[in-house]
This record gives sequence, structure tokens and C-alpha cells, in this order.
Amino acid sequence: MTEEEFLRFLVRHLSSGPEVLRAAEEDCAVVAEGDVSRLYTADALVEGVHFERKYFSSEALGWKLAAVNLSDVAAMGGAPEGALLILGAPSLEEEFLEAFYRGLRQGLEKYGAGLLGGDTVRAPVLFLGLFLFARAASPVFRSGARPGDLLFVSRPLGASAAALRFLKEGRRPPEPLLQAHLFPEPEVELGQEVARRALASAMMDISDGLLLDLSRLCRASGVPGAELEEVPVAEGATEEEALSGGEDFALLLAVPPEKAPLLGGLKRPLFRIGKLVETPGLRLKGRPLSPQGFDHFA
Ligand SMILES: Nc1ncnc2c1ncn2[C@@H]1O[C@H](COP(=O)(O)OP(=O)(O)O)[C@@H](O)[C@H]1O
Ligand SMILES: Cc1ncc(C[n+]2csc(CCOP(=O)(O)OP(=O)(O)O)c2C)c(N)n1
Ligand SMILES: [Mg+2]
Repeated sequence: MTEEEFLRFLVRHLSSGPEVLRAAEEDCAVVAEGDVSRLYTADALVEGVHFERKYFSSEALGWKLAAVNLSDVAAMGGAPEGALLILGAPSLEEEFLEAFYRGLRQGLEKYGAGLLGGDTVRAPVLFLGLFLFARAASPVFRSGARPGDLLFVSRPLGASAAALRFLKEGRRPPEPLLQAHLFPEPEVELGQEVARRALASAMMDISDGLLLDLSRLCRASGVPGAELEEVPVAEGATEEEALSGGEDFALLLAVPPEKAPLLGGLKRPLFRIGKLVETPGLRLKGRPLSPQGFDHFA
């Protein structure tokens, strides 16, 4: 089965006690604990699948592992607290480990989380798995959006995918593209502000590409479709990379129209890309699009 089919299959196996507010089809599992919610997420980076050692520094691997997990917490408006690492490696090389942990801790500590433990195993390739937990007073789900809500992203898209295109051709990408691929910045502060001020009806991060992730937001919210008008494309990226390249780690927000004027109070302007509609499917300037993106098993 594909990853997308697997995520639907999974629902039957995830816990659903009264305190479990969300398990499947969210950026984090959300568990109620008194007045707050506890958020739990896990994401891995695997050699040959997410990176190749010839262009990824050890420090960048640590940073990106922190960032991809922090981005899931950002997507729900959480405050990161702590992390556990599963380190799988063919051998334990001190030089690699020093730089990797430095990058990992820089990422985690920048957003208030500490590394608390983990596990170490021998593995045929580098396998870096992180479990991150966080808290949120009022988490924002993927599921609250309605037709008519306006869609925004937090920055231009496609930079990371464009960098990968250069790297796969053995060429050095322009610096801003390389930076987006090796050292993505998770939108933790933005996510928290959106949650605190209840600006969005739904929010998620874009890891598998705008179109695929938007289709997930629509499904979670029970909204049939979306009309895209203007997708911001990062300089040096193609429109295709912006729509379905993935690894953007930008936030995607659905905002009720009456709340849109409040977005002016944010530290950084968001990019308005379109709106949610009753007509089924995704369209860009009227042209139908399939929800293409990254699927590990497609
Ligand atoms: N193998 C698995 N077992 C249990 N839950 C999983 C597994 N893989 C993914 N999930 C859960 O499915 C949801 C979607 O996962 P994923 O698509 O990886 O999210 P994201 O893109 O936000 O990292 C998450 O809630 C995640 O915790
Ligand atoms: C060598 C290499 N090939 C392909 C990619 C592209 N790529 C790998 S994973 C991924 C999507 C995001 O990864 P995933 O593990 O699905 O993260 P999640 O959606 O769970 O956050 C993309 C675009 C890459 N980064 N490096
Ligand atoms: Mg994941």
C-alpha cells in the first residue's frame, strides 16, 4: 500500500481514549491533561531517502532532524519541551557525533526543548529518528476549516526541492536554496501566535508538498475543494517544485474571512494563495490539479 493508504489503515490501530483528542491525520497526537494539551510527534531522516552524506554536513543533519519535528509542533501552535533520539548508524564516529549533536541541540534549544534521552542501535545506514513532545493551551487542528476560508502560506515554496534538483545533478545550489534544504527554519513562533490569537480555523505544516498537504487539510476538515490563485514560488524554484516538491516546512493556514484583517498584526506578512470552496478538487487559476506530492511508498 502507499503511505497515504497506510495513514488511513492506521486509524484502527491508534488509541482513542477520552483524553486522546487526536491521534491520526494530524501533525501531532494531542492528549488532554487538565487545562493544557500535550503534543507528541516523531519524524525520521534516513540516509539515501532524506539525504546523502556527500552534501549533508553532520551539523546540518542534526539541525534538520530537530527542524522537521519542531515544524509539526509549530503546525499546532505548541511550545516544544523535550526530545528523545533513536540513533541508528553503521559505526560510532566521534567527529560525526560531535557535530550532529551540536546541530540537533542548536535546533531544539532555540525553541526551548532539551534532548532527554534516546536509544542507539547498529544499522546499515544512518537512521535518525526523533520523538518530540510539547504543550499547547489551544492547539490548532487540521480539521476546523470551512468553505469560504482564505488560504495562506507563511513563505515562498519550492526552495528545498529546487536545491535537491541541483544536488542530484552534482551541482552546488545557490546559497538561499541550499540553506532551505540543509537548515530549514521551523515556524514555531508564528504557529504559537496564530494559536494564541485564534487566527486560523485549521493549520498544518507543508512537508510533502502544498497540493498533497492541502488535500489532507481539506479531507480532515470535510471541505470538498480549494481554488488557488497565487502561489509564491521561491526564487530559483519552479512552480511544480512550489506545488508538490515538499520539505518546505512552511505553515499552511485556513483563515475565516472576518479574521483576515487581524493577520496584519503578525510580525511577518503571510502569502494569500486562494480559498476553500464547495466545488470538489483542487484548482490553480481554474485549472484542475491532482494532489501530487511526496509519498514514501507510491
Ligand atoms: N508507523 C506509524 N505508526 C503509528 N502512527 C503513525 C505511523 N506513521 C505515522 N503515524 C501518525 O500518522 C499521522 C501522520 O503522519 P505523517 O504523515 O508522518 O505526519 P507529518 O507529515 O506531520 O510528519 C501522525 O499523527 C503520525 O503520528
Ligand atoms: C536523497 C533525497 N531524495 C529525496 C528527497 C526528497 N524527500 C525526501 S522525504 C520528503 C518529504 C518529507 O519527508 P517525510 O519523511 O514524508 O516527512 P513527514 O511528511 O512525515 O514530515 C522529500 C520531499 C530528499 N530530501 N533527499
Ligand atoms: Mg512523518
